[in-house]
Amino acid sequence: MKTSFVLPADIEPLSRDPKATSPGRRINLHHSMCFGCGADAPVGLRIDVIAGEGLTVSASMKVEDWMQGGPGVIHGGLLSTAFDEVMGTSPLLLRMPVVTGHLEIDYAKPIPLGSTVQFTGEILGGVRRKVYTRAVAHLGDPQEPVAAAHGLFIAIDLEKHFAGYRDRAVHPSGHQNGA
Ligand SMILES: CCCCCCCCCCCCCCCC(=O)SCCNC(=O)CCNC(=O)[C@H](O)C(C)(C)COP(=O)(O)OP(=O)(O)OC[C@H]1O[C@@H](n2cnc3c(N)ncnc32)[C@H](O)[C@@H]1OP(=O)(O)O
Repeated sequence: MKTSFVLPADIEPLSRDPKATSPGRRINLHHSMCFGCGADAPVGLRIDVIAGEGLTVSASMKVEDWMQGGPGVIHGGLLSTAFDEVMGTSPLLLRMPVVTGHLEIDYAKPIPLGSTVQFTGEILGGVRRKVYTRAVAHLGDPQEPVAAAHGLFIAIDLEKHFAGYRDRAVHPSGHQNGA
C-alpha cells in the first residue's frame, strides 16, 4: 500500500516494559468515558486494544450503521479515530502515556457497513519523547489490507498535560467537575 510517511533517520528501537500488559490481554482503559475505548461513553467506538508479543497490539471493530460516511461504507474520519486509538494505546506497552502529535492514514478500499475491521499495530521506534507507530486494517485476510496508518505520539506528564482541563471532564454520571 502506498504511503508518503517517512520515518526519521535517527529513530531508535524501544523496549517493552517488563510490567506491560501480557500478550493476549486487553490493555487497560485510560478512562471509561473515552470516545475511542470507554465503556461508559454515551457514543463511542468502544475498541478493546489487545497486547501482542513485543511491541505489537491488535483490535477489531464492527462497522455499525451509525458509522456511515458514503452510502454503505464507513466514514473515513471515523476510521482514522479507530487507528488513533489502536496506535495511541500501543505506547502503554512502554508504560508511557502519550497524546497524538501527527496521524496519517492511507485508505486502500471502501469498508462496507456490517463488516468487522481487524487492526494490527506496532511501535516502530522512538526519538526522545516521540514514539513512531504503524497500523494496518483488513477485513479478515491480512494479505488484503483495506487501510494503513502511521502515528507520531508524544510522551506527556499526564497530571501536567490535563491540569487545566480536568474541571471540564465528563463523568459516567453525566456531571462535570465543578458543575
Ligand atoms: C485521549 C488522550 C488520552 C491521553 C492519556 C494517555 C493514555 C494512553 C493513550 C490511550 C489511547 C488514546 C488514543 C487517542 C489519543 C488522542 O487522541 S490525544 C488528543 C489529540 N492530541 C492532542 O490533543 C495533543 C495536542 N498537542 C499538544 O498538547 C502538544 O503539541 C504536545 C503533543 C504535548 C507537544 O508539546 P510539547 O510537550 O510542548 O513538546 P514539543 O517540544 O512541542 O514536542 C516534542 C517533540 O515532538 C515533536 N512534535 C510535536 N508535534 C509534532 C507534529 N505534529 N509533527 C511532528 N513532530 C511533532 C517536536 O518537534 C518535538 O520533537 P524533538 O524536538 O524532540 O525532535
